Amino acid sequence: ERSTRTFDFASYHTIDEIYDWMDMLVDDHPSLVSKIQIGQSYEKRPLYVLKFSTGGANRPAIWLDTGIHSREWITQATGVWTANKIAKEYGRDPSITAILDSMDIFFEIVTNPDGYAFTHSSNRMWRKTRSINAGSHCVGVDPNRNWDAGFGGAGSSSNPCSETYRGPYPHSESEVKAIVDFIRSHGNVKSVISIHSYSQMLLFPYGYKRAPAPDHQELNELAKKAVNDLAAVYGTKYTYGSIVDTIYLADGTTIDWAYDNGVKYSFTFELRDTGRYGFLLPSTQIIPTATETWPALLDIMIHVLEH
Ligand SMILES: CS(=N)(=N)C[C@@H](Cc1ccccc1)C(=O)O
Ligand SMILES: [Zn+2]
Repeated sequence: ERSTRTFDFASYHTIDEIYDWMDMLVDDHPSLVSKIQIGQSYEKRPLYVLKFSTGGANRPAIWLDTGIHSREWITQATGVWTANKIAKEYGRDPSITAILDSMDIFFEIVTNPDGYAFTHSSNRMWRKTRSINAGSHCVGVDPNRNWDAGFGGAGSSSNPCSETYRGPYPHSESEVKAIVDFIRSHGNVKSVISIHSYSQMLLFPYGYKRAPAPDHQELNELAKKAVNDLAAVYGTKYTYGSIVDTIYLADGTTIDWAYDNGVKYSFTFELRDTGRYGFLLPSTQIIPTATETWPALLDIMIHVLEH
């Protein structure tokens, strides 16, 4: 019967193939992995989150998301590989075993399902949600400008036709609101890692203001260690720092909202590459990208465990 052992991690997959794989992962690791639904998309697709837990009740948790920008296909593919790695290595790798013996991991792989389906059916370069904007013929909101963190500033657009359209109000997008509600109701999330592509960067707050975060020093040191361990695998070079210092002013973003809501260890990865292929990264780079990112993710999760 089909199992995760026959799944092709070296190819890009449709939303249905990924959702089927999620059920295989749960079937293959019934005492560790479960699938929860945190809401539904604008077009009524389920928003599934994989929960990795070895017990307890409401343990300290780490939130991971990929694919919030639907065209960043390397991130959903890296998410699938990484979720499988977490399940496979529990009980073998001492780091992930220690992490899961004390904390839970929540992993949303297809965070923008409507956009992802649209990149397969109609427009490979679609980034935003697929919500209808009243009074405009332009569709969608940038789900990485819609969060209630510096919302409506110069690091986003009020134009529905813009790729960085912030939406009519904070958390207007059901895909964003579902995560907000989940993290608020959980109440014990210690880290949010939101994975994007491309640029090869490891970013931390703030994006909506130039002032350094109170925890800038600690986050910067951790980012430095993580990018060094990433580079040690194949030599892939990342830059790192606060969003505004490292890439540009951006408001209403996932990790600024998380940080301002008490989630100290909030990071965004911008995975491969630096522009040669961009969003159209060849599938041959899926496993190398996921493999090099794994030690960096472990560095962050171990730091959370130890602090
Ligand atoms: C190429 S991209 N769209 N992934 C770049 C991404 C940079 C960013 C990440 C996190 C927080 C703020 C800003 C964005 O503009 O949303
Ligand atoms: Zn992105």
